[in-house]
Amino acid sequence: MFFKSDVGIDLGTASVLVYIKGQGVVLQEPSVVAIDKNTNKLLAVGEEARRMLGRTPGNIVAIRPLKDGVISDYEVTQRMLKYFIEKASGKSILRPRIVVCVPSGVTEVEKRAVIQASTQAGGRRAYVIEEPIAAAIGAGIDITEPNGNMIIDIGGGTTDVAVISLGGIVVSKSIKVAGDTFDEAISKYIRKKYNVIIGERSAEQLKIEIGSAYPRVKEQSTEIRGRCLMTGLPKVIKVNSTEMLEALEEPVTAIAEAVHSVLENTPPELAADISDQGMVMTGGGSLLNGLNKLIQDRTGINVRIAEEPISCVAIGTGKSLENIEVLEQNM
Ligand SMILES: Nc1ncnc2c1ncn2[C@@H]1O[C@H](COP(=O)(O)OP(=O)(O)OP(=O)(O)O)[C@@H](O)[C@H]1O
Repeated sequence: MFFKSDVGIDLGTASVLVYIKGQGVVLQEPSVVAIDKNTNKLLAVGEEARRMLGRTPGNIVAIRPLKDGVISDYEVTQRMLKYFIEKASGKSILRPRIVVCVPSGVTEVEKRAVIQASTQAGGRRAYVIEEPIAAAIGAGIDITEPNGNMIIDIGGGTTDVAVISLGGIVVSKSIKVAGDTFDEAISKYIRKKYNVIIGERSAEQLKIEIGSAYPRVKEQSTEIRGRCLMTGLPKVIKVNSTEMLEALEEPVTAIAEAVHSVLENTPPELAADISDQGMVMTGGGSLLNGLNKLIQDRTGINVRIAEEPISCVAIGTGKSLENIEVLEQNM
């Protein structure tokens, strides 16, 4: 049976989320694609392709077509997007309107490529919106009011800090420091301190389990497997949250500084609104333990993590369809 609906897509560096009006988030998969280099055939997309990262034979490449908040391989991004739209909507949704939220760094050409991929995948009309706007809507903020709202969206590749009022971005800053940078900082630290190389996924696991941006009340520790640089053999090491605090100091400071600089450039009326209401954090990176406390400490302004930080952008993207006229005006 066919039904009419609208579709919102968060095309992120780390993951793609698809939101269908009336159903919520129906798909959440890593933005990874596995391709056979010889035939250029798409072998796997999403979770299945992610499992292949770092484990592929010569003819197969597992790639992340979005990197550092930009589309680094746009042909593959188009194919991935088409695959996810078809997978999420099946053949059941009749020519949906599609809104895609793209990383803040994408160019006009890339935006057009995204729109084209969405219409090719069956969209009746396709739009793109800016990430901080989608994040704010998803966090339940009424962005149409003449009121200053500060959003700190920490994704995989980029952190976007923006002040929004009357449906538009007043001041913003985007830095290429986010969840992936935390992972890299952890790998670097472990390598330096223990002479052990750990994989991308192990670093992420450490970050999620014991990562810290602010001292924890109770220290946590965990074991991780890697390869010893001295012997070349696998090795298990025990790491604790205080070490993570040290490992993550540089990237978390960079985020706190970005917030500070946006506040400095915010018109006084809007700054007063933000100071009253506090700031809102979205994106998977906002779940790093203690990051909200650190920013709160540095700015003296209350920081709240949105209710569903990871799906916030997708939900906001989907909801933005309700105000499509406003969107069209701002495009
Ligand atoms: N519990 C957690 N603690 C710390 N980090 C987490 C947690 N859960 C997810 N993350 C991190 O969140 C990041 C992904 O966030 P998200 O899905 O919002 O990014 P994205 O929208 O794909 O990226 P971008 O906005 O840069 O395009 C990853 O780096 C992931 O490791």
